[in-house]
Amino acid sequence: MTEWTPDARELADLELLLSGAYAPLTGFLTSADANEVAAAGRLSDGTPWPDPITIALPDEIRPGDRVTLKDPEGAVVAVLTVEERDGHHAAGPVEALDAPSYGPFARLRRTPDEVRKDLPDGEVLAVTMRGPLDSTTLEDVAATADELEATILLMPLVFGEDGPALVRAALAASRKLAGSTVVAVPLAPREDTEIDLELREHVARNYGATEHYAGPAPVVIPGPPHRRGLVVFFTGLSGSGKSTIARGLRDTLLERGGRTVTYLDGDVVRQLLSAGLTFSREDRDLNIRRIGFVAAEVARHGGLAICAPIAPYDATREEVRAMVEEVGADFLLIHVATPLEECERRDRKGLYAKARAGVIPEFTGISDPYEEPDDAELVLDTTDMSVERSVSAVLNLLISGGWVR
Ligand SMILES: Nc1ncnc2c1ncn2[C@@H]1O[C@H](COP(=O)(O)OS(=O)(=O)O)[C@@H](OP(=O)(O)O)[C@H]1O
Ligand SMILES: Nc1ncnc2c1ncn2[C@@H]1O[C@H](COP(=O)(O)OP(=O)(O)O)[C@@H](O)[C@H]1O
Repeated sequence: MTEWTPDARELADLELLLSGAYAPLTGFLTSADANEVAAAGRLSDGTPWPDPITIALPDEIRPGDRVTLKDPEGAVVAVLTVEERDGHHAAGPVEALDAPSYGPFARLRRTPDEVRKDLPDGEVLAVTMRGPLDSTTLEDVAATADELEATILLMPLVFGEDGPALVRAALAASRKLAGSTVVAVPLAPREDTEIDLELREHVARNYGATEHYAGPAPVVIPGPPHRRGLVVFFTGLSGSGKSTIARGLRDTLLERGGRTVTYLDGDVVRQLLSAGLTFSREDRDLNIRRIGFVAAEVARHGGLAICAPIAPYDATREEVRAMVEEVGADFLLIHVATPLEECERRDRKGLYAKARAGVIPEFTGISDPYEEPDDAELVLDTTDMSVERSVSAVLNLLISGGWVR
């Protein structure tokens, strides 16, 4: 089966197709439907629909193919059965595979079915938000809901980096609007404001809204000033837990707000920034220097970068520390010191078995060195530790040093 990683907008649309928020749509549109939508605002069977929901795929993918759609971190999201090709676009139904993993505020990414089930009978006023509600708008929403005797459903339209800040704004508004509910919906903005509005209305109705209130246009939500740049650099064997803890830390930081976060995932780095590099000492060092360079740039501008490569060599880790400190930022080395036996027992990707069998040469810990750091700010052996405890150990370090409030 072929694999493909759609872009951010397509992934957002995919999530809405899967959750039922785009009902009656169950897949990406055929060219006949997409053309009819563009020309007349309806599907070919006459059902009103405002925007052509399409996906671009490489030309070699043909009708009849089943394509595994993955997010940029490699998690499988869905399978698309291709029914038609038209230029770059492909049409066909999508079906979910694993339970999706959403990152920050995952618990608020509920499906229309789940939300409708919890709503009381009667009118529902959905407020779609791309920015925070100012006090005038809040009063207006409260008055409208009063007049309609409606329950308020706040729908932050989370797409892009401001998503978590927007959810926090919706939660703040919800505390001021009695009986209101918040549901985070990954609806990407459309260029044409009329289409954007209609699409918001469709999605709101699928969530049970009887009335739609379009919140104000986005404004930039400023973070607190005078933050020092910070690089949180995880090192450890494959399977030690680096990525799991790094992702947990990123999500926790985004939920708390107040800091921008860049996560340099090891797999993503090797697919793009370090594409083509091997696992020779030279290439590993180059890989780590590249990660260090990007992280230092993020930190130079006051950002917080999280990196999670193996980074087996002491001297190279020290080089990165120096690069970061040179730009006036701080560097924290977290050694995920889960012993080899435990990593091998986990063997999530089956790589240790292959390394033992000699199929993968130069495998860290088996046939290639890992130099234990002696300068780590924190050492975590995850053998008998929950993921939550590991993440909070790192978070506590960040809080105690004042990098995070
Ligand atoms: N020979 C060899 N040695 C170690 N690891 C290997 C090798 N070949 C492939 N892999 C997979 O690549 C992931 C490690 O990549 P990194 O970029 O983090 O390695 S390094 O820091 O450049 O040494 C590592 O992923 P993680 O399990 O996420 O650490 C492995 O899945
Ligand atoms: N406390 C913990 N912290 C991190 N991972 C843990 C922990 N306990 C068990 N695990 C499991 O160990 C595995 C670590 O894999 P991963 O995070 O990909 O490691 P790495 O990025 O270091 O290769 C995951 O399956 C994770 O669920």
